Amino acid sequence: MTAPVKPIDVAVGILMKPNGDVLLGQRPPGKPYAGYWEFPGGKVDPGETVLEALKREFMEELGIEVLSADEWCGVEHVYEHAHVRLHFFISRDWRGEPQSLEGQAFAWQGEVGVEPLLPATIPLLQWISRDACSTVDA
Ligand SMILES: Nc1nc2c([nH]c(=O)n2[C@H]2C[C@H](O)[C@@H](COP(=O)(O)OP(=O)(O)OP(=O)(O)O)O2)c(=O)[nH]1
Repeated sequence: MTAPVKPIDVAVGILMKPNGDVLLGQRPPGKPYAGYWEFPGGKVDPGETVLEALKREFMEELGIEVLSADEWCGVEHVYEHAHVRLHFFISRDWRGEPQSLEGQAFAWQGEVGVEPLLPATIPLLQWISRDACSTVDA
């Protein structure tokens, strides 16, 4: 019998400009799903809160200081490489301009037109446009 696998916590940030544009990044070579687009973020390290991980990842990947962020939707997804629990945050409050510190491409998008997107991130696009963590009508 195989033991149930504990999901890996991942902090993910949606930087949102006043006009609604959001920042996406492209996964660099060498990572699972290289070339797929995602919202910036990464795994939570031991001893770190999810918000601390978010701030660390934004600084490491993009040189952006996230000043505040609100925890928003959560999604669990089982990939062939990992079982992840994604904690999405929305931030409208940051300092700095994004820089490609890990060689990745990034893009501000109004209507998200980049593809492919990571499978677990696809529903988020509708959730952002509806401002609700579900596509099911109430
Ligand atoms: N950052 C991010 N990760 C996502 C999104 N959607 C999604 O399924 N994921 C998954 C892909 C990965 O399995 C996991 C993130 O892990 P990662 O490997 O990118 O994290 P990391 O930057 O800490 O990587 P590393 O230190 O292990 O190289 O979450 C998303 O929108 N943004």
